[in-house]
Parts: sequence; structure tokens; C-alpha cells
Amino acid sequence: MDDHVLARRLADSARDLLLRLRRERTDLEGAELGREGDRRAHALLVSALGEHRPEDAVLSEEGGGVPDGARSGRLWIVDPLDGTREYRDRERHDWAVHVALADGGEVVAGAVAPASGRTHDTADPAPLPEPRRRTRPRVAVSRSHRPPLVDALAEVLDVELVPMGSAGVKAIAVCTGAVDAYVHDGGQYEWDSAAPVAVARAAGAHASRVDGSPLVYGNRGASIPDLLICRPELARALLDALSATRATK
Ligand SMILES: Nc1ncnc2c1ncn2[C@@H]1O[C@H](COP(=O)(O)O)[C@@H](OP(=O)(O)O)[C@H]1O
Repeated sequence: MDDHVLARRLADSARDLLLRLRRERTDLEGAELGREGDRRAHALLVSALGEHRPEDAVLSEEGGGVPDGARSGRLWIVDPLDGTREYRDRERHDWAVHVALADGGEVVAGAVAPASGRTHDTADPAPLPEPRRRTRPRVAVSRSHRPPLVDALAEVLDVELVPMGSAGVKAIAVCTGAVDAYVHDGGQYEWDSAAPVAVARAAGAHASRVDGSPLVYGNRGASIPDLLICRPELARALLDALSATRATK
């Protein structure tokens, strides 16, 4: 099984486990349900990676820190449950499982398995749909950690902000054309963005830091606090507007 197919199978298995857990464990609510989901999906992913890729390092939101030498070698970066807040609410479907592989600091494979709808991956990526004739670009933004930078962006560029949970779900929204961009700032970790970046790039989208610099994985501390994923034809305009916004902050 190649890395792309493995990423997809693991993300799908963990997503199925999380859906089953939420359906069957009606005794669990709120934070307890989120914790149990995080714990069980993490255990599944780490055990399967140990079986299929015993030589590779693993970085998980629920695991220990960044392994030594992670920046130069092969590093699986997983978020067993992205959008934990949304998962706790049985009515919501904006959460996902992320599985990505970085090699030498670059993401090279990945999958995002959302609670509903199809898994997006690097094994069989669908290209971005043709640009729609919209007057205002739609920009996905965190619903619970809304960055001031994005509100400031909306003051210099005529965009519609679309709040939703989960970085992976927002990246998929770019891939399907439901939105044109996803902008984040103010804090995030490598497991939040690695798989979303892998699948968005495989579909032909632009992905970078908000200042246009490259996304490099396997860093000590695992922090990558900001992110821009967007349709390629919007990248220049958004980067220029973000630069103008940051200059006036
Ligand atoms: N300011 C911040 N600091 C740290 N993590 C943040 C953050 N803003 C968003 N995140 C994380 O990024 C992921 C996507 O966020 P959001 O759903 O708000 O868009 C979530 O991961 P988890 O759900 O895996 O904890 C969330 O915790």
C-alpha cells in the first residue's frame, strides 16, 4: 500500500470509529465525548502506523512532542479529531480526521476524512472546479477562534466570511468550490494544517503562510500559527491584501 492510499485508509477508519462512538456512547456528553473520541482515534492511528510504517516517526495532537530529527526524515502528522468542539455537538458535522506524511519538512501525502461527504486525499485528488463568477470571494474562517486578521482583511477586500469548524473541513470547502479561500491566524499546530495543505495542493490550490512564506513541518514546538489556502488565481490578491492588513495592525 503506498503512502497516499495508507493515509486515506487510516483517515477513513478513524472517522468511522468516531462516528460509531458518537452514535453508540449516548452515556458520554460534551468534553467527555470529545476526550474519548480523541483518545480512541489517536490509539487507532498510532497503532496502524506502527504496523504499516514501523520505521517512520509520528506526531499526533494527542501524543508526545515532535520526535528528534523529524524535520529531515519521514514524519506522519495526524490530528485524530480536528474540530473537537464541533464533534461534541451531535447535530454538527464540521469535524474531520487528518493524516499526512511530511518528508524533509514538506508535506508529500495526506487525507482529510470529514464526518460527512467524501474523503479528500492525495491518492486520487479531484481538480478544483472552474472558477465561479462571484462578485465577492467567499473566505472560510474559524467559528470558535475567529482571527482579528480576517475581519481586518474584510475591511480592505470585499469578501464574504463563512464561519465553520475544522481546518480540514475548511480546506475541503476550497477543494469543492463551496468557498474560494481559508485564512487563519493567531495560533495553530502542524497537525491542524498538514493534511489540509496536502489535499488542497493535490487539487491545485495555493497553500502558504499568510505572508506567502512556505509551510515547513517537523519543527520543535510544532507551531505554525497562520495559514492561507486558496484558489490559485486569488493568491496574489489575497497575499497583497493580507500584507496591507498586517502592515496597519
Ligand atoms: N488560536 C489558536 N490556537 C491554537 N489552536 C487553534 C487556534 N485556532 C484554531 N486552532 C485549532 O485549529 C483547529 C481548527 O480550528 P477551527 O475549528 O476553530 O477552525 C482546531 O484543532 P482541534 O479541534 O484539533 O483542537 C483548533 O483547536
